Amino acid sequence: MSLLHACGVSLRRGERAVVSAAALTLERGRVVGLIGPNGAGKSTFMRMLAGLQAPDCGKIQLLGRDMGQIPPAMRARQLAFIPQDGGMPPPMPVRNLVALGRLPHGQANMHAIGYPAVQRALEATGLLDLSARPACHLSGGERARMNLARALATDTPVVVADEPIAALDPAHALSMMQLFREQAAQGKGIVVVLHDLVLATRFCDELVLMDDGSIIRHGPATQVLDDDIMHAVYGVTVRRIGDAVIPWELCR
Ligand SMILES: Nc1ncnc2c1ncn2[C@@H]1O[C@H](COP(=O)(O)OP(=O)(O)OP(=O)(O)O)[C@@H](O)[C@H]1O
Repeated sequence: MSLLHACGVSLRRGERAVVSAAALTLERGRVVGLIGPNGAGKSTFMRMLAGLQAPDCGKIQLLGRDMGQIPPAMRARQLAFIPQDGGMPPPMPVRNLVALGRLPHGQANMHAIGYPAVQRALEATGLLDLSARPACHLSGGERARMNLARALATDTPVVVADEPIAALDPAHALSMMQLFREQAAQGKGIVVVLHDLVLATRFCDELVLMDDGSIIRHGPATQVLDDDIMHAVYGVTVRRIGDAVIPWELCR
């Protein structure tokens, strides 16, 4: 049974088909990268995969069960969603905010602070030194790590992360991608939206390329990111270092 399975998923906004017949399958142990240009429909598709937005049509199953039939509290124990922009957090200490990740498991915040998964999440994201600081005082990159820590603290089999490394410096971006790989090695599944195609190629088992609401390719990075598609979809020419494509020049 797949962790997450979507097929024929579509959503209209007004006259516009924002997502059209999108499909994605996530198996245990896999990191799937969702890529595509701005406005392609990635965040919209991710919100549907996370159960936060019902599609107009199509099927989404989480652990073999129709998403719409899963009570929100149960869904929160099975899938953690990291939004693209978590907004400004409240002025509570970072450790309390990360401990909110235990709420779906019924653990009260003061008790959850000492819970091993919370400590592990703070440590894995390099937030131990910042754990007493008000969350609203964190920088953008620190907030991104805190949002990941809260998701890790929930300890769900599925993590759906929308551009989690967009605000991170190179070292923290690498360690977050490494963390996703480690989570996958423990049998979890990760879907992650990325614009960094080098890291996507290096850390994802599979890439799903979206353009104008449709998934136009999926598979290993070497098959998805050829020169023609980079030209057609992103409007760039590329250089290659090994398997990785480096966006290099705008097409004229
Ligand atoms: N409520 C809405 N009404 C009209 N259009 C919308 C609405 N919500 C989203 N869209 C449009 O749908 C398209 C897809 O948006 P989405 O946020 O899913 O793109 P994305 O691939 O995540 O982009 P980015 O890489 O910039 O984050 C965009 O063109 C957006 O303007």
